[in-house]
Amino acid sequence: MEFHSYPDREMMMLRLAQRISSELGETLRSSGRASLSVPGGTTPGPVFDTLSGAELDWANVAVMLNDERWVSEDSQRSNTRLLRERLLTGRAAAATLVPLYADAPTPEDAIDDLAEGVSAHLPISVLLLGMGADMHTASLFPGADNLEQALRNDAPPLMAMRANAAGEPRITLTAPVLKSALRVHILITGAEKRAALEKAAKLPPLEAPVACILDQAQVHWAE
Ligand SMILES: O=C(O)[C@H](O)[C@@H](O)[C@H](O)[C@H](O)COP(=O)(O)O
Repeated sequence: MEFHSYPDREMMMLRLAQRISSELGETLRSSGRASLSVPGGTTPGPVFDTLSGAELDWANVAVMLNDERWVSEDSQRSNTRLLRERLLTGRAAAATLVPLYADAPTPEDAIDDLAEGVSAHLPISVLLLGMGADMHTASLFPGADNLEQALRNDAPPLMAMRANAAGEPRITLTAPVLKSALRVHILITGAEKRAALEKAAKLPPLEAPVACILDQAQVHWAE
């Protein structure tokens, strides 16, 4: 793991957006298309605000979430809503959204179709992850019902996940998809998450799911 510490959050968000933009640009130049996977939650909005204005061939970029809460897009908890409002706007409005949500009662009702969409854009060119203070990443929560299976190398690309800490049912990219990404960044803020990350580095993924990806990740942190 490479750890980057920034003087403040604003600087970190800006630099990270520039970094992601240049990595997507490299992939677009060499392959003609690129895929980007990003977290929802409360941290990455400012990265999206800068990235959405990047001069990239967005029409050839596929954007997918790391995970989604099983709520419709009119909910404030919808990560898809955050994506539409903060990332898929401006220049980036030309990108293709790979959905992780469908209007169905449970994740299981839609997962096969959603997984097909995801599989068409693997491996992920640039993966940005968040992390909770409980050491979850994407919706790989400690103690979640399907965690053990989702950490296996032969896991399907997408799995449904339920955990007490998760609130509503979730759908998440699984460990093999995260690990096959070409570039991996983790964005965290504050002392509590920094301590959690240091703890995770010494634990097995079943206890600290973010540990499954740490050895190949660039971690970006600011107070
Ligand atoms: O849907 C989600 O909740 C996310 O994708 C999740 O994995 C997130 O990155 C962490 O929970 C951190 O969330 P915060 O940035 O809100 O602390």
